[in-house]
Amino acid sequence: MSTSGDSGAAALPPRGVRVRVPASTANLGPGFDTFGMALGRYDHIEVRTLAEPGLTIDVSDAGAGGIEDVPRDESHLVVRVLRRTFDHLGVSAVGLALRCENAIPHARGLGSSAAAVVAGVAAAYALADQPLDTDAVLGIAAEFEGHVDNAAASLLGGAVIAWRDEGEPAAASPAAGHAARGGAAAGWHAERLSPHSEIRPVVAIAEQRSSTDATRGLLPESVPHADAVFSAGRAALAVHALTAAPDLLVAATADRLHQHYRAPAYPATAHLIEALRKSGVAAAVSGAGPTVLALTTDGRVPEDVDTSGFRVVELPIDSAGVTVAQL
Ligand SMILES: Nc1ncnc2c1ncn2[C@@H]1O[C@H](COP(=O)(O)OP(=O)(O)OP(=O)(O)O)[C@@H](O)[C@H]1O
Ligand SMILES: N[C@@H](CCO)C(=O)O
Repeated sequence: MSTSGDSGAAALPPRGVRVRVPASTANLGPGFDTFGMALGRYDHIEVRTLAEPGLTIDVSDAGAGGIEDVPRDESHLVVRVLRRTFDHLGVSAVGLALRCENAIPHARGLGSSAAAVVAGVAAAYALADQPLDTDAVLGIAAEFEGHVDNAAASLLGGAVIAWRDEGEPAAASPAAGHAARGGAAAGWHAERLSPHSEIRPVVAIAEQRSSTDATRGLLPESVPHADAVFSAGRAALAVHALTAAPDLLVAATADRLHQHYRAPAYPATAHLIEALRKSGVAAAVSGAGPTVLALTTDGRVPEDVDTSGFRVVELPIDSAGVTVAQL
């Protein structure tokens, strides 16, 4: 590696990587900004570092359905993430070529932006020949997303619990036989759960788009204490239901922290969730919506529930998370 530009950062030699990154669903009902689950629909990106200056971006629609608004310049999300991660690693690229094959629908609640961020960070680490560091990836994802529930799922696969540490000192005397984890460094962390093998997620993908920023704007500053208590109980129950007791999923996916505040932005989503839950299906808003997530054990939604306006698809739980191959 040689150094380049005024920054003194080591310029990466020409090489390329191909990254596969899964979609994700977040919140899973009561775990607002906390629970995520990786889903088996994938974006692929190829990134090449070039010896000559310049930036080329090629974006193709591999099933995302509507990627016209994605920029083809330095403001492209993956390019911004690559640059940020190169800075973090103390390296730089003289020229860059990016190819994106987008299959995850944008602005529907299936974590497309988090997948783009995770793919960009993973590509940058591989190009710099560095092993991926989970907490560092989550830290960069938080800079772009503000929360890391989707990103942790796309990174790790399976179901995840993401949490933020505000720098409390680590426990002086960890419980006997257990090393203390968390509590030392401020920042985001995530723990992976192995979902029960009978859980078969089905998503009802809305035709309508909805921006995460816009619907976060509908949330109140504070919630009633009774709703916080309700959420703590259901989120705890959800860990058990997701890993060991899928028969508890309907109770475990009930939410009082965000869904009803956001419902005016997408009434059809709210109606579909109500109809599914009345039929005994564990349904919740997928991420910030408007897609509906149903956690089933048969991969179907009842035929008498009206799903018009939505494309209903079974998506398996992805267990690999992001993967990277050298080109
Ligand atoms: N693969 C991508 N490449 C480039 N830009 C993207 C990509 N995915 C998302 N974006 C940008 O992020 C915006 C959507 O972000 P938003 O967070 O609102 O939705 P989402 O990530 O699809 O859903 P959610 O976060 O609710 O699960 C898009 O309009 C686009 O500008
Ligand atoms: N937890 C986030 C997920 C958005 O992708 C939200 O509900 O706003």
